[in-house]
Amino acid sequence: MSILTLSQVSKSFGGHPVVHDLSFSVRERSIFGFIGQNGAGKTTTMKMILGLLPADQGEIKVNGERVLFGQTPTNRHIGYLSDVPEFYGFMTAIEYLALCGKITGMTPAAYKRKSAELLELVGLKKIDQRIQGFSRGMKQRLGIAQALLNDPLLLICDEPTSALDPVGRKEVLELLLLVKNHTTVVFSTHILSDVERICDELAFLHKGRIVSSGTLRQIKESPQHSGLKLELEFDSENDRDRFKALFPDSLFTAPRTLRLDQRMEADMLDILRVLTEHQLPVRRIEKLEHSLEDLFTELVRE
Ligand SMILES: Nc1ncnc2c1ncn2[C@@H]1O[C@H](COP(=O)(O)OP(=O)(O)OP(=O)(O)O)[C@@H](O)[C@H]1O
Repeated sequence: MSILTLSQVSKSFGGHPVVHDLSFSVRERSIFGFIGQNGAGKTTTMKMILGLLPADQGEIKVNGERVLFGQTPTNRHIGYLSDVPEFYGFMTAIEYLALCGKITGMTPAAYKRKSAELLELVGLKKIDQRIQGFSRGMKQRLGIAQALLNDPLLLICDEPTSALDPVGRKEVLELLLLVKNHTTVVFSTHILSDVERICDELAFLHKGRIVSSGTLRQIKESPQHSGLKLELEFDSENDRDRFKALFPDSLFTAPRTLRLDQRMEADMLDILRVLTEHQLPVRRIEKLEHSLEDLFTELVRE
């Protein structure tokens, strides 16, 4: 079942379209990556999902219920994490979660039990220092605990790793993988390696439109990106240059390595024939898989 569905959602600011005819759905207990460059419309879309901005057209549903602008009841199903969450620095993590529990009307027994469980999950159970001494990664993990306090069906994270160092990023990504066991996760990002690491499905947003979506495999195998990439490694720079003269469109990727883009399967045989005819020894010839970064670069160039 889909936990979040957007159907033909559009939004303009001052007559300038920012999100256009957006439709996608997110499966229960999956991690959905919402990818786009700065200004693509990710935050605007998330704000509409949270009822903080009205959509001009279309419909958004969370757990089958329509999202309304303003105090939308659908937010009871949602936990939200921003890129740089704010806390009261003088509190400890347990005190802060207790405060959040009280504000949201949980009983002391319920927030104590849930806080202990969540601090264990995010790896902060034994930390009794004040939040002001936390690293950014620790703050992000506390932000996830806070967002999960009310057992939401959906966790929405806006660029959750963009302000973190590689260690902090890895910790947060591993945590999101754990969270997926009981909560669906939607996260926006422009860090494509994060998406490759943890997402089940993804959508590329470009200038307010979805230009590609599906599982990583579906996207990589879509006819849009069917061209092959071939990489050849030579024994010497001289051999490399001889090949380059025969295939001027080949690109340097390392001192003795060249890459050919947008090739067909049949080109491989052609290349092997040329190598034999010109007695050009190769150390390695390889079909490369498109990285998400290649696909994204290709999509935003179109
Ligand atoms: N309240 C607003 N009024 C006018 N224009 C806005 C408003 N909010 C966003 N925009 C514009 O809408 C476009 C999309 O912005 P949005 O913040 O949704 O992009 P984003 O994909 O989240 O980018 P980033 O990664 O930079 O946050 C941008 O051109 C932005 O300037």
